[in-house]
Amino acid sequence: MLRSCLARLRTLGALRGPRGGARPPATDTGPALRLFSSEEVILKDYSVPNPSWSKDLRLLYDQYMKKCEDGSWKRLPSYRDVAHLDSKLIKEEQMPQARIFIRSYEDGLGFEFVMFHNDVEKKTVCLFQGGPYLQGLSGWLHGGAMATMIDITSGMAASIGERIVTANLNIDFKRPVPLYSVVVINSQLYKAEGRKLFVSCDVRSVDGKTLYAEATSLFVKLDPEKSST
Ligand SMILES: CC/C=C\C/C=C\C/C=C\CCCCCCCC(=O)SCCNC(=O)CCNC(=O)[C@H](O)C(C)(C)COP(=O)(O)OP(=O)(O)OC[C@H]1O[C@@H](n2cnc3c(N)ncnc32)[C@H](O)[C@@H]1OP(=O)(O)O
Repeated sequence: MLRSCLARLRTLGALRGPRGGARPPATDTGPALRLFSSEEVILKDYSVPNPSWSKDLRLLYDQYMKKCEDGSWKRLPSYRDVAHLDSKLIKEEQMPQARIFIRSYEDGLGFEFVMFHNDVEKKTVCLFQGGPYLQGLSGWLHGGAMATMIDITSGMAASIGERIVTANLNIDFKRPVPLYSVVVINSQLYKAEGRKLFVSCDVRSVDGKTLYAEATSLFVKLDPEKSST
């Protein structure tokens, strides 16, 4: 099983390291992702500028990268293939096909985004540009695409690195979001109660003047004693 996953990643050009060829230049994404003790695996990080990024997205990215310089904020890397590697829920032969769906589009066509996290303030900000394949009503972003980004951004504010699921997500859509535009998704963990994590979120235009959506959500840490199937 391990071998087939590694073979798939090599095909995708995602592997680097001892057996995978030259290592890419160091980035701000922290240490290499070490998934297996015998081999260092570095997956491609998609949370960096590409030619499809608009001027607005690049400017905001630069602003947040500046905030990262004193260590208070961190850019969160984002991968396409990492989630399925340890899954026992799907068959081995299905694994090579599994992808994190928001990273399944070619550059610029779907979800272009980068997230930044402030651990002290328990905040996560997502800079999001919705591409043409996310269209709902003509010229506008589909609400489900917006809901997806709210969910994931809020999940990151709730917890990074822990196994959590969304138990509840309430969204008020205030204004439609034009396709191709950049929005800023601000989320904050405001209460933690046992396994329950409560997050608030809003989505605004780049200048902050237009409020597109407001949301609250509840995430629950998975209980290792309970089966999730
Ligand atoms: C796309 C990105 C992917 C990967 C990136 C990789 C890593 C990133 C890492 C983190 C970022 C996370 C981002 C997450 C975004 C994506 C999340 C999802 O899509 S998850 C899929 C959708 N959600 C589900 O499928 C959840 C299904 N539900 C369940 O599994 C269970 O119901 C539960 C929520 C786990 C709860 O079941 P349990 O048996 O474990 O506990 P309970 O005793 O029932 O509840 C505990 C506690 O919570 C309260 N509660 C539960 N549900 C609700 C609810 N809907 N509303 C209000 N309260 C709820 C319940 O009352 C209990 O409260 P208490 O009695 O006070 O303890």
